[in-house]
Amino acid sequence: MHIPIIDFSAFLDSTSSDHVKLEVAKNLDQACREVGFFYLSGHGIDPSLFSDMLSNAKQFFTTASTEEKDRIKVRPSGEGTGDDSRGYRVVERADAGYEAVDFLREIETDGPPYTRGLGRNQWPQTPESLRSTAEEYTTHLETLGVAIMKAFALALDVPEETFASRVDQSFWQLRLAAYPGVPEGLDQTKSGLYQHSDFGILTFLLTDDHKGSLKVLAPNGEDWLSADPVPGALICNIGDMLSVWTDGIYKSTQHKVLHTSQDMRISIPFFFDPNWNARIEPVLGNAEKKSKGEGVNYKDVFTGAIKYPY
Ligand SMILES: O=C(O)CCC(=O)C(=O)O
Ligand SMILES: [Fe+2]
Repeated sequence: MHIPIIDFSAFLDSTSSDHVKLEVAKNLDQACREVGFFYLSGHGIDPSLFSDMLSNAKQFFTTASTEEKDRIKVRPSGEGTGDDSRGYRVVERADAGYEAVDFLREIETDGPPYTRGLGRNQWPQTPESLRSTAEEYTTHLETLGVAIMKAFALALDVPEETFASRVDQSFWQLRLAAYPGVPEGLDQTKSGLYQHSDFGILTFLLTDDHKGSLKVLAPNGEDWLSADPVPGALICNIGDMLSVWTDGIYKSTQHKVLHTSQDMRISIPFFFDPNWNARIEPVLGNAEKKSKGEGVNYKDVFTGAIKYPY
């Protein structure tokens, strides 16, 4: 069992025949059914943007002052521009240890104060180039997410609009994360992230070149595969909402991070998620039979108003 590499370039090429596009879509489809993880190459994003993202993130974590980090820390909803999810935080738990800063799509709404999910991003000033680089990166990944949903629709034989109408205003989340280096002789379980599946549709993960930190649960439910970075490729995985849309046919696979190197690891997940108002419900033809719950709006799942039984 391994994590397949999918070359997406022919799907993005407007001169490709329908047959060739279908072939790419079917390769993606197979990876999502069998593994829930794949490496994406041929995505059309310039590798220099990847290195710029990684170096901006590293600069923030290693050189921004404590005061600056404190100034942009996550604030609870109802507190000014705060909304529980945007900004800087340090996680130090028995099962997780990292620092991160999160940015989400900003939606037109009344406020401040803001309700959960609807606040304003808090951008670091260190380094100065971080914001423009992250915004450029986000624009590319939003477009890529929409294109991959088109391929999924083709492979699953559902109308393109079924997915397109649910992701054209993706309530995305961009996370810059730093897993601390673990000096020799210290507890090797302090830097990492507990076992979980991702929440949304599709995660695009960019990491620095540390190996062995990200582990993916194999389909046999026992073995852990290392999802080591492949130069120039994005690590992609399916989230719970797409698993619901596809009636569980696409797997939102469990994974975890255990970082044991002595150096800090930079990891940048971009969570391509449904529109704020998208309906979360099985959309394939055989929905009734396998449905695990009634349809709800993504915003209710995101804010925790409704616990979706996935
Ligand atoms: O840092 C990684 O390799 C993965 C992080 C992750 O799984 C997540 O943030 O959901
Ligand atoms: Fe994850």
